[in-house]
Amino acid sequence: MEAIEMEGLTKIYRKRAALDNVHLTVEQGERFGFIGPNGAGKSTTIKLLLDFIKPSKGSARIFGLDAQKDSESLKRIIGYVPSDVHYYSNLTVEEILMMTGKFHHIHNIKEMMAYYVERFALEPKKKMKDLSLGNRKKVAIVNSLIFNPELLILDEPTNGLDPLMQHRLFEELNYHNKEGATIFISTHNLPEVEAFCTRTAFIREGKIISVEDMASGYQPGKVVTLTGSAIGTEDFESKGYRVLSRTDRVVSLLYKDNVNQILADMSSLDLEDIEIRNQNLEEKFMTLYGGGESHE
Ligand SMILES: Nc1ncnc2c1ncn2[C@@H]1O[C@H](COP(=O)(O)OP(=O)(O)OP(=O)(O)O)[C@@H](O)[C@H]1O
Repeated sequence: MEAIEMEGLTKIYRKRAALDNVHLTVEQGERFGFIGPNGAGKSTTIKLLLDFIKPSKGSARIFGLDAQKDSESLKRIIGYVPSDVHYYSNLTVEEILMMTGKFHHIHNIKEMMAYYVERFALEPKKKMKDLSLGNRKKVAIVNSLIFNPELLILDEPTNGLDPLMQHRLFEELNYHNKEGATIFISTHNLPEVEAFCTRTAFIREGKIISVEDMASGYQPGKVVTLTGSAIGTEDFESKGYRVLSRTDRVVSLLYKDNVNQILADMSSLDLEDIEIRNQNLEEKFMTLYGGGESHE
């Protein structure tokens, strides 16, 4: 079954499309990454899924229900971590979690709360207004996990978290995913997407420009790094290489996944060293978003 189905989802602000005719499906049980530069449309997509804003065109379905018309029912099964956490500032952490317990009829809320307070080192008696950005984020994370949602939508969840808490978050996400929860995670942190997600969509200027299957071996290309005293002016572009960076002695290139061809092309050069490795997600991101050649 599809957890999320976007059909021509479009949001226009002042004649400009923040989201432009997006068709995207996330299957139940997936760990789905959503990546794009600032202003690409990630938060807009999430706000549309949660019915915080209305689409200009198109629609979204979540577990077969309409994201707009059925949003009240959907609130019961979606855990959401906003990018900026603005809960009632005068309530304590404990009061917020108790409210969530009541809304979701969690019979063992005290027990669940004790578990998560310990896991995420929360201070239950503190008021939200007295918490730092990272601590507010942790409250939102716990608030989204505590009722075992069927779908978790996380907007920049690791922003503000220290490395230990980031690790805890992914442990918890793994657990919930194994229990059947679908995870939709929007982030700028590429290594965490690479390590965690089964598929990843890249969005730019409101359009999905690529969806990568991370689970079935992610090998979009080879990065070739050459070291040599006379390679700085060599013409690699005419052979189909993309120059990622270039100095007098070190050139970094991107080429398709064909090691034999790379070795043949480089055999006539006077090299001190050559490294050939798979392109990682960060480099993929940079090439998709136009981070091309740099002359450091
Ligand atoms: N309420 C609004 N009114 C006008 N324009 C808006 C509004 N909300 C978002 N936009 C515009 O829509 C585009 C997409 O914004 P969005 O917040 O979805 O991007 P994002 O990918 O989440 O970015 P970031 O990574 O910086 O959070 C941007 O150009 C933004 O300026």
